[in-house]
Amino acid sequence: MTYDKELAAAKKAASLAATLCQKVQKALLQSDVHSKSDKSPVTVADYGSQAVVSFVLEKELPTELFSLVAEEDTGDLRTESGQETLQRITKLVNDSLGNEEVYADTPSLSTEDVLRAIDHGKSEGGAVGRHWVLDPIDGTKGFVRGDQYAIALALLDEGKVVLGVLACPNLPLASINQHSSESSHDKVGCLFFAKVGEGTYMQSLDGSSPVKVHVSAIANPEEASFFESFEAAHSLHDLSSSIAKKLGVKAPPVRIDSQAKYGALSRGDGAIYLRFPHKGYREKIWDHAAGCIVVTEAGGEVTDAAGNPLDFSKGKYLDLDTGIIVTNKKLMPSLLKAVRASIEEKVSSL
Ligand SMILES: Nc1ncnc2c1ncn2[C@@H]1O[C@H](COP(=O)(O)O)[C@@H](OP(=O)(O)O)[C@H]1O
Ligand SMILES: [Mg+2]
Repeated sequence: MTYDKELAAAKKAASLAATLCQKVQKALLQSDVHSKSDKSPVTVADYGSQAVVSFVLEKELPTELFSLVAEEDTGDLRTESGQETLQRITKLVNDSLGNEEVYADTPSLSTEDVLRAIDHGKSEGGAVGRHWVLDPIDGTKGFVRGDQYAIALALLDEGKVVLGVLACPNLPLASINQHSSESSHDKVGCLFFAKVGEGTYMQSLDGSSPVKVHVSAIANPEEASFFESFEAAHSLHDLSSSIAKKLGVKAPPVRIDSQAKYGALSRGDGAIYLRFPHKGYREKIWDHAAGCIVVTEAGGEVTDAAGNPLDFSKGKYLDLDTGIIVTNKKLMPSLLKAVRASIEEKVSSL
């Protein structure tokens, strides 16, 4: 199975959704009346992105049985108070699709068409058949701050991730570790994509030629830097700091939102990603499926804190032991040891 046409459709869908999201984020940041508590811009972009991805996948792959596991549902948009938002989403989606040459002749979508496209995302996933997995805006907190976020799309086939695409509209094309000139950091917008057995590639969102990427080859943790969530509520920063200390990592943590962390790691910007949610939190498959294949196809490893690979075949949730750790094959054994020791220390100090 080559998944060629699926990958082409996924890249197109994620790129178009990224354009829609950038438009909303720019307007949001320029708006004088923008208040942090106003959730409506992010809501509009979230739904709009999901509608665009759903529409493009269905249009590009008409012969396939279409199953999509996605974050948003239309409950609120079907209420009376949701009508204004629905109108805004519909206009945004039509503007985005109309700008794309191949869809220019497609009749405008009605609000009903948009609701239908979003509702396609109701699938539960699982171990049988094919399921698309979508996070229409991963890193919503980063999106609102004007920082990193990603559109993350993956395909599961018989419970395994077989392709993944990560659109990271604000990620610099140059490594975020290099102290390169200001101008190269000005260029942002990365599209990472991976197919099982075929490696990971990165291109610019505005369409440069893809280049193959590899995770960092660092074997000495003293030279490594590590990623973690920007939001302390999403991952225990004190636990990562204890693990990094045990490993001998010298650099401070690089904190960025969303699966842009997986993308950056896949091209060697940093060597380790640590994620330890607070007790009771259940990870969703759309927060990791695309990132996971982008890193593993670039030569990295993604496991839970006990060293088990992530299992995407159980429906919407990942049943995990404690957290998620990501690094290259050389560093994984010592990382796992440091993780175990730090978790044991934490437990015995309670
Ligand atoms: N308490 C929590 N612990 C861990 N992850 C959480 C969380 N609350 C939300 N998240 C998830 O963390 C994701 C963002 O990850 P990161 O911290 O790497 O930016 C969110 O994705 P969304 O922004 O799509 O909701 C959300 O799914
Ligand atoms: Mg998410």
